[in-house]
Amino acid sequence: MSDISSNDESVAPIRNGNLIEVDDLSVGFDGQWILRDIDLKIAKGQTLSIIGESGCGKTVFMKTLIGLVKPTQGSVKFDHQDLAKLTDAQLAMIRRRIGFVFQNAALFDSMSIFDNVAFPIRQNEHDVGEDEVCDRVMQHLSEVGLPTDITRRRPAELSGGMRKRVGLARALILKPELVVYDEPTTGLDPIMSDVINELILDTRRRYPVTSVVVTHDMHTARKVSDRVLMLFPRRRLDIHESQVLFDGSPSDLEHAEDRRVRQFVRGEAGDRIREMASEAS
Ligand SMILES: Nc1ncnc2c1ncn2[C@@H]1O[C@H](COP(=O)(O)OP(=O)(O)OP(=O)(O)O)[C@@H](O)[C@H]1O
Repeated sequence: MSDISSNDESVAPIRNGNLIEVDDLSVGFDGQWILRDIDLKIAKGQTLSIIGESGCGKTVFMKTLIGLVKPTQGSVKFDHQDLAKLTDAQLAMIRRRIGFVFQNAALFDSMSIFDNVAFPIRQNEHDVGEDEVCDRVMQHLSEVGLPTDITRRRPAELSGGMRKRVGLARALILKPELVVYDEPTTGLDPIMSDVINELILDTRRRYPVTSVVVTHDMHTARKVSDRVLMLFPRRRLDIHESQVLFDGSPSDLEHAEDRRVRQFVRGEAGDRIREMASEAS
């Protein structure tokens, strides 16, 4: 599955190889497996969405991919480097190559919009002068469709959609090789959600970034992804079943062989109400 290329011919060409390689990954907390025996390769330039019901382990998986959670078993390699074997300094170098778009935008409330977007440059590129910082901040704000006259405002003075776009501008300002989006459209109206989807696509058109999108929003998963991965809660699977219920293109989702995948993408509860009642008892 790792060689699926982008579904859009206008995008920047993909470099060869995989950016991320997950081998036999298991993660457990307090004696309970959340992720079990997962293998995955993410090709450079690919946009992968991770879907699945609440609690199935999407966030834990995403954090494991970027070294924020350590595997209990197995390994995660970023550009051939095993994250668990790196020193803190080496891990910090890898993180410079990753942009994060957090669910709540995670802006610094006490800083202006300008300083928020400039923050990664000032932290990581000490020899860059203020004129260049200013040019790059303005360019990135305009790329996400924000007027440059908001730069002196504080995050609290902006709408949720504007804050998300500031978060996106900040995540992209170092031109990361990997961008991780955590629920990028949650809490936004349908139009603003689609603005964010378009910005994810625009970013990929501009340069061959690799993207991982954790989302509940099927419209986002269908629109922005080359590839969709659906996880299922480990505790509800039979022992020999794979936790990855689906791994393929968005267009194949509707016709997935597994009933649980079809129910999820169509938003059908199926037997879940009865199952939840028996889980609780
Ligand atoms: N640090 C931790 N310690 C213990 N348990 C954890 C930890 N992090 C996550 N979990 C558990 O792992 C499970 C999966 O959590 P995760 O946040 O990955 O789910 P999710 O699929 O992202 O859910 P949602 O869609 O609701 O955000 C949950 O049962 C959660 O309580």
